[in-house]
Amino acid sequence: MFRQAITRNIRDFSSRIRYPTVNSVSRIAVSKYEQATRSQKHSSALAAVDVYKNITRGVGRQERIKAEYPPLDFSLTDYRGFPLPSVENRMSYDTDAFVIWNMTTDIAERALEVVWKDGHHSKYHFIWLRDHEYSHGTAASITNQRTVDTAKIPLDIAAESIEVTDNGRKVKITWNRHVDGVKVSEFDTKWLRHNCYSHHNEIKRQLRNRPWLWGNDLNKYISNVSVPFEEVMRDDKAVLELLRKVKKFGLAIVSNTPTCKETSQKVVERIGPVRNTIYGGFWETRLLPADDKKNIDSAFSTCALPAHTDGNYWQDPPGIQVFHCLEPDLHGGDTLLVDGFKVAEDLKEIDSDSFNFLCETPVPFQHTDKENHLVSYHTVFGKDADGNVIRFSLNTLDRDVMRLPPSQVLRFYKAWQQLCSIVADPSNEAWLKLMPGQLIIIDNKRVMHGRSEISPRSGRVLVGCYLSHEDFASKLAVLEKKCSKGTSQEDRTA
Ligand SMILES: C[N+](C)(C)CCCC[C@H](N)C(=O)O
Ligand SMILES: O=C(O)CCC(=O)C(=O)O
Repeated sequence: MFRQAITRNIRDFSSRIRYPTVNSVSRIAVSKYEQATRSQKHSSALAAVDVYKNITRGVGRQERIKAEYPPLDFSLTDYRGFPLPSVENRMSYDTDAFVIWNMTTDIAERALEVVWKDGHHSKYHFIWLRDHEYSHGTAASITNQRTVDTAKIPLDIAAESIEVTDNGRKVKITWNRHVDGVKVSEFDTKWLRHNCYSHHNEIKRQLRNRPWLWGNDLNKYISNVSVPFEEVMRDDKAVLELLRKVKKFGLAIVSNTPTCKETSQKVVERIGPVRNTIYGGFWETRLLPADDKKNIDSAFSTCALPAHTDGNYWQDPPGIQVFHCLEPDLHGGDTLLVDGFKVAEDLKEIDSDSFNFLCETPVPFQHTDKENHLVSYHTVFGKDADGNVIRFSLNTLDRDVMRLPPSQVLRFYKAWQQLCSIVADPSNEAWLKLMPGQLIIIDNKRVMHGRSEISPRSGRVLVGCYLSHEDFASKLAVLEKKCSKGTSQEDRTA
């Protein structure tokens, strides 16, 4: 059904294009694929891949090289059977991806145009190349810091001559203008390809890094987001796997973690430094008497907590939250998880006006106790320059007094209610009973957590901490490099 519909859809589309080419049709197929995977319509995604393969099948190398859209290889699948567009997953230094096939100069744009042996096109402006020339400075050192004075580079800098050496693996440029006496610069093709800033490469980057959205189906594949404790402690590759899962799903679980605070802390040390806040560093969440000086949040009471992200009253809310239930409550205290990026997609579809409003309107959040009065503003959705949602912030309990311009008040309430009804929609709520041994790592800039009411006599204890997103991303990057040494992974294009 789906398959026929999508094939028809792509055909209709291409018949409306004046000059349907391999490019335009495959571009449509790829965008249908993206749409289908975003909304997780498996059969539509497969159908789009089929169409894509039909278009590109039989197209000779020459034509492929001319193709504007990069040829994608859908032969890999992820664990759910979704085809993955992944030319670069299997690249090594010797693959076509790093070898220059053809080169021309775009005079009007003062840029070098490269066609790579795998068919990918790149454009590098000469000023950009000169700005990133590292062969004469100390920037090749471990810190990667720059030595080029960008302000001195003439805007009309260009190449007097260009030479490809080392079987297409090095580019040597002789400059028409000499900045700081540098006449010739050499670029490694691997570096060039890694840093290609063409539009298709950006699309490929986004495709590769797109998050996996989930709803109440999370339970079905919880084992896919788990990595055993022993492996995490023993092997950097297991930590890498864990962090990749956090990046893709917004959460991961370390299973079989011994149920003690110190061991939980040891797991965290494998990722990065603990963030110290008003709650301390590595904290404990348990039922506290009302007058206990540590009782500064409803988390320390028995009450149910609706899905929320933590720390919105800070300018930089915690990037990662870790918790491990050492002492469960068998009659309550179940964990609720909701994917904020999925909520964004749903709201965009149902009420795009409200979505846009919540992308633009800063909402105040507060935390007040005897020692602290913290206030900060965040839009519910934060976007990158391409319009992708990259941050989600919401806590209905910690919202501060709204003082919007009067003309926006009704619009705000409509948008907020729409948002809250999506967050609380049972199809988006994943409920789990986290048991001792399951240490959960949550991307607090994407995934909300909450809990059901705790039974008053329970001795439930949760230990945990916050980590920064930067430290998480840094660890991931370092492990990606470290664990791929000597294998093809090292050469994945960025
Ligand atoms: C996790 N720990 C118990 C330390 C703090 C809980 C804070 C929850 C709070 N309402 C917020 O959004 O920040
Ligand atoms: O007690 C729980 O399960 C979660 C508590 C919570 O939401 C929090 O600490 O932010």
